[in-house]
Amino acid sequence: MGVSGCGKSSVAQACAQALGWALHEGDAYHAPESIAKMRAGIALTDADRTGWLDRLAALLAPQAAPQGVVLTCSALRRKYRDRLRQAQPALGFVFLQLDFEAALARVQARPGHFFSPALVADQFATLEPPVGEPGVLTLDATRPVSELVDAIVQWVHGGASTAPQPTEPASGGAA
Ligand SMILES: Nc1ncnc2c1ncn2[C@@H]1O[C@H](COP(=O)(O)OP(=O)(O)OP(=O)(O)O)[C@@H](O)[C@H]1O
Ligand SMILES: O=C(O)[C@H](O)[C@@H](O)[C@H](O)[C@H](O)CO
Repeated sequence: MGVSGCGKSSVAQACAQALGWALHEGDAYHAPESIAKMRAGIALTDADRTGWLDRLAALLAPQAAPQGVVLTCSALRRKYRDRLRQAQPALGFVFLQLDFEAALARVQARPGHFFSPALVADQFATLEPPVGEPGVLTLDATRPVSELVDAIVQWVHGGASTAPQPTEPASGGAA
């Protein structure tokens, strides 16, 4: 989880590979109207995100994910995260923390991506950092991807006290 440009796709891809878990790219589940809005520099609303979160929740449901799942999702607000937790109680969140200037620089350096750099400020205005929430690993998103992946794999395997606890063997999730 985290704002646009924090590294969700890059880190998730490497994590899924390292863990041997399935990978889902949350952006692929936005409604076409939402993608068009973001392309036009119009921020999504709670209403725009409701159906999207429902679709992501279905990917995390225990019956849909007997093995572990890595899902990229901005999950900017507490209620969005709680919607996903409802679907998978063992869900853990990796919060890739990045400041505004760095996020803007990364998004501006990505020509061809649908997400308008004009929306980075709104991402920060919407973000409710997951401070104090259980099952959250917060990482400095400026660290090299390989270091971030090592930290996440260690966390998932129980190397940190706040690691997500699977509800049953061989099930789990991370966003
Ligand atoms: N740890 C990192 N260090 C340096 N550059 C990074 C790091 N992680 C990602 N990047 C670069 O930052 C840019 C954004 O990364 P990425 O697309 O993975 O972010 P994202 O959070 O998935 O963004 P979005 O949600 O907007 O799709 C890419 O150009 C990527 O190569
Ligand atoms: O909730 C949101 O506002 C969206 O999910 C965005 O975060 C973008 O889709 C993503 O970052 C792509 O760049």
